[in-house]
Amino acid sequence: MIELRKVSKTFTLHNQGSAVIDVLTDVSLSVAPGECVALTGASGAGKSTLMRMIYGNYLSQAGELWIGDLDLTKAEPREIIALRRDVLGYVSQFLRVVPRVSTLDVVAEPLRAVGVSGADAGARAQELLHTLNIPERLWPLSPTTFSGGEQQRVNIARGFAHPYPAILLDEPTASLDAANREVVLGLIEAAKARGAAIIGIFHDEAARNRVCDREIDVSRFTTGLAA
Ligand SMILES: Nc1ncnc2c1ncn2[C@@H]1O[C@H](COP(=O)(O)OP(=O)(O)OP(=O)(O)O)[C@@H](O)[C@H]1O
Repeated sequence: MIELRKVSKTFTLHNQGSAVIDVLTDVSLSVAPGECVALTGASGAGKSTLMRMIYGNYLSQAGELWIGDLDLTKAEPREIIALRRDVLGYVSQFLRVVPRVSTLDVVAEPLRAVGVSGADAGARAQELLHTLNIPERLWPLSPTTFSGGEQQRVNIARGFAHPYPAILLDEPTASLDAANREVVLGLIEAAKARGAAIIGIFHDEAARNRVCDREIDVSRFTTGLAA
């Protein structure tokens, strides 16, 4: 489902004499449907950079990066937008809040974007908000003023609303209490059981050991940058 063949990324620092930093060289990996793979490696190894490449934020300078039947190294922007709507989900650590949109609509929006009716999308959003212990009185409000943990749970509800075939997770259990951490691990296990291919960064080692089938140490693709 996710396949990288000799993908590389360098950054050129134009404001520092055009210094070139090779962050990732010849990354090859694949993740099958139903599998969860953890990216590991020291701080600065390139985990976030690799996730951003797989999400299509950074273009690989070489190789091929397949998500389903789309090679992101050659894709048009409109194809990447369609991929993110239909195929590739991304749960970042922080919610990017749109002012004045209710929590219920924030969570239901990815479902409406793929053509699910307003009623069905709303029902699924309610179910997820219940599961993630967001009190009902908060559902009509914008999550702008929510606590860090509440915002993260709204973000997770949104990320799991549509059953994406491929999912990227960036620290999905950071800043959650034990009960909510458990809920999130259950959502990840359910996504695997329905066949999602998942790549995640988990500093929470116990969470990683529980939901991940394999670990890939990103420092093996770096040229001596990491500590
Ligand atoms: N936009 C950028 N411009 C220049 N260098 C960058 C850029 N983004 C990342 N880097 C460099 O690439 C390297 C990898 O960074 P990255 O954030 O991917 O590491 P990480 O493994 O996710 O680290 P952490 O666990 O601390 O989040 C670092 O040395 C970083 O300074």
